[in-house]
Amino acid sequence: MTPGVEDSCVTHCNNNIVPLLPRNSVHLEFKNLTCTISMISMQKMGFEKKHILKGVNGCFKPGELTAIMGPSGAGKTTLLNILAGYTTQGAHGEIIVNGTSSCASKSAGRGGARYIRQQDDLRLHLTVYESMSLAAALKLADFSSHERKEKVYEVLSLLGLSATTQTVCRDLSGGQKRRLAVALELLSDPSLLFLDEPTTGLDSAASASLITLLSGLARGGRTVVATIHQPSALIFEKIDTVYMLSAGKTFYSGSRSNLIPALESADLRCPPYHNPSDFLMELASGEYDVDLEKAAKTMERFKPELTATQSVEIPVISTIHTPITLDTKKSKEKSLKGNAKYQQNCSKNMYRPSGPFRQTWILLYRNYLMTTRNYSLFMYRVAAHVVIALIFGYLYLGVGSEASSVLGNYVYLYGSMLLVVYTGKMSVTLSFPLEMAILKGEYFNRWYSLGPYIFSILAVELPFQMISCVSYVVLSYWLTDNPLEPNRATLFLATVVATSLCAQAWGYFIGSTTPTKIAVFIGPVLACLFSIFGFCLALRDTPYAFRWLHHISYFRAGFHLAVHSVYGFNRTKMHCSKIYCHYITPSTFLKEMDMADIDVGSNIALVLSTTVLMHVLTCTALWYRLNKR
Ligand SMILES: Nc1ncnc2c1ncn2[C@@H]1O[C@H](COP(=O)(O)OP(=O)(O)OP(=O)(O)O)[C@@H](O)[C@H]1O
Repeated sequence: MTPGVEDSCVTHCNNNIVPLLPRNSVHLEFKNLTCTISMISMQKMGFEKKHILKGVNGCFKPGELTAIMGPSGAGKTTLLNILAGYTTQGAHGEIIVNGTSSCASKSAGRGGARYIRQQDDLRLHLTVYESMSLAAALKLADFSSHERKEKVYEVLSLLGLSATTQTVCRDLSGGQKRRLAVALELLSDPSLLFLDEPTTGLDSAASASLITLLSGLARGGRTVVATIHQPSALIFEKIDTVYMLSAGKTFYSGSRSNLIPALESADLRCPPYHNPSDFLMELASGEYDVDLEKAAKTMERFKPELTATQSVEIPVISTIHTPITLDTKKSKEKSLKGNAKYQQNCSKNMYRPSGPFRQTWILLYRNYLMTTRNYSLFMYRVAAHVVIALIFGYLYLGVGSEASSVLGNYVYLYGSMLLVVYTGKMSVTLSFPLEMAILKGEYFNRWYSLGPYIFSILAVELPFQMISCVSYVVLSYWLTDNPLEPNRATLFLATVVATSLCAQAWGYFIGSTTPTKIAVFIGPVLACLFSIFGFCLALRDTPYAFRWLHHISYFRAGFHLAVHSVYGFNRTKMHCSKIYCHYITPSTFLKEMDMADIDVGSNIALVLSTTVLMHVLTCTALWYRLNKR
């Protein structure tokens, strides 16, 4: 840990203020790192290997802000992803964390790294304070609520967000959103922080302020690594270590202050009044006629001359904008003293995440808050069901009790199943891929485990869909004058709700396994395919090769149950207002529709077991996607 840091920590601990300091420093080294991706090539009509990283080496130290720079496509994000353990596909080489070596293809154990991705993974309907306090509740199980509150305010003040506590995240500026993303991860004081393009989309003032902040965090003993596309001179001044990539190879790796002498050692002179980072970028982009490999080797061999008296600049963590200079020897002594006291005072494991039950409770509360802020979505959904119920009720008014309009009622029943299947399925099929992005970030940064997350999502979505279905059924069933005998009406209602929840389970599976662009057509195509069985196509007319689809179709099972609940169970003759009604006896209709002998129990079992199966498959697919690196 950087000297001086412990001083600040001990002061905080003695004052019973939770220290905003990392517990262990992380020294990250990587050797001969390569990344090769196999991809389909249309030109070669086969697979082609793309070498993204070509044996890069480097070392990132605690207390330093390292910028990974390079032209677009140089491999910055790929390197960051591999170092963080976020994606390790095609990666080879050695990653050494505090002396412990591991293979780059394994994602485990990167010194408790936290990764802040380019897109802001924020819950936009929560306020800044709510986002922070809920994250603190998830991450800091051993803190009392008072300690958590203090910690939240401490981090918010450190990141200059104190004035925005009651602002809803969606109303924050780009820079504030980026700082909040950092604040959320700082709650657990990570020792190793990765940020992908943190300044992208920010103006120069916001970028400079964010980089100052990251530099301050690094001074607190953290290892902070950020990819930065092209830093301005002001931002470049705040960077400690520069790691320059050019076409997947290391062009320069070393301190910012040594950059100019190192370049000069390779006969590369930065023009006067030229931003050194711009010059470096121009070189790496091949804008000068320079042998980059030869220059990189010369710069690698360059050894800076050390000055006799070395001192370090260490801004105090709580006032990071006012650096103070400490003598190295003195600070070392203080550090040792402070470290002992720190260990003594802060011996409990402060960054233990909460247990599964508490996680479930917190996530449920978070979903409840987000839903109340965004209740219009729920209202629209219920309103849409009510409007359709009124339209169907008007179009098929009284068809349920009349023998001459049995076919009309049959179409109403089919239309009802189509409606609840599509609304149940599509609402989650389309929204879940968007949710996946945030889930990936939060799960990777160890906010919670998968079980509590899924439970909390279902606990909100299931009642929503049930309320929507019930409002549709009650209104339309009554308007169409279908039998109101309690057993029939209850079976019909339960069938419609269960089929809709089954479709929703399918929606979760499709949404969690396919990108939105594919999900938008796979969802309707599958619903359409399953819906022809039973209504448009009786089993006896189905070719043998496709009969299995008839048997596994939850839509067919739900539809058969719905028709049976209305016309089955020995329903007596219906009223006929015409001279002749072919279906005056409901059993005649069931026989002609090939539904006279359906097994109610096995159809209920099919709908329920498909629902459970799809949820199990969704959990498995999610677990695989979240843990596959
Ligand atoms: N999974 C992948 N499959 C195929 N190519 C990939 C994959 N990931 C990255 N690449 C390619 O590797 C190269 C480096 O990508 P990377 O995102 O790391 O670059 P970058 O330096 O971060 O670029 P930028 O600054 O534009 O974000 C690019 O050409 C990219 O298209």
